[in-house]
Amino acid sequence: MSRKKTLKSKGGSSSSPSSALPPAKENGQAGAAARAKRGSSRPRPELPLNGAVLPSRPSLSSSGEFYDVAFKVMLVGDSGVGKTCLLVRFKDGAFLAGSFISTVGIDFRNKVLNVDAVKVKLQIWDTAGQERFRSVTHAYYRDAHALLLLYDVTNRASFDNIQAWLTEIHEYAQQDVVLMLLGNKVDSTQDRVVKREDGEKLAKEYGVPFMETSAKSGLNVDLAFTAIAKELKHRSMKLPNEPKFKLHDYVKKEVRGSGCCGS
Ligand SMILES: Nc1nc2c(ncn2[C@@H]2O[C@H](COP(=O)(O)OP(=O)(O)OP(=O)(O)O)[C@@H](O)[C@H]2O)c(=O)[nH]1
Repeated sequence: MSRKKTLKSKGGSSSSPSSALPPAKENGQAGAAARAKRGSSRPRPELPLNGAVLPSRPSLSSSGEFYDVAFKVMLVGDSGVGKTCLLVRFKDGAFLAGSFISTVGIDFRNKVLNVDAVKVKLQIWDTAGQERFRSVTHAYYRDAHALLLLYDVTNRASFDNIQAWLTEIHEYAQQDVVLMLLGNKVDSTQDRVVKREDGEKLAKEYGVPFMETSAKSGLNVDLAFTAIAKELKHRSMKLPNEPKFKLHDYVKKEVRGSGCCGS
């Protein structure tokens, strides 16, 4: 672990939450930098503290895509569990192989998903897992609509630390934040030290949906984000007579369908 990363920019950032809203470009730092250049210290609010943006007509995202509703999702967990790789797999369909470059501070990427004919924009924040950046990431929790909490199935300590992460989430995040536990790197079957049953048990204990993922193979990556997007969309846009969306049931059913790894 030698170089530092902030997704593609490799620039590094510990910008404040307000400076990160909204993206002027696809990349968080680029947006903040662009605003700084323009001399604007007050970005246009796009994601309010509580609840989603529900524009009366579709809005245009920074990447040129229309969307109806926007949410903020945060990736959290120990350093090296694969948060950046998960995001890159979801956003670009690629795997960041090679030497591990630790995230500095926080960065984000946007992706617009089609959920039941509604265009849902997820603004996904990739946080640094390293302890020294914890105070930076704390500031972002309260704006998050959903959290994906990752551990690495080949790293016992990252699993043992989940409880501490949950305590932190309880302290800093909104009470009704959507939470999901992910056991990543299941492609590394030889190196696995955390059994699926252990992940299932812990998730059950805390009442959170769970699945195992692989940023390398792509297993369950789209599913994790889609499930979150569905839950958030249903919470904010419940139509009359529409049956209640049950995230746990959806995850269970879909994971069973994928033939792998969840509860
Ligand atoms: N085999 C395997 N390796 C993975 C997977 N996901 C990530 N990795 C590797 O694990 C290392 C760490 O991945 P990152 O995505 O940078 O980890 P991170 O959680 O963002 O780490 P921080 O930025 O320090 O918080 C890299 O070398 C990745 O190539 C996976 O699903 N399978």
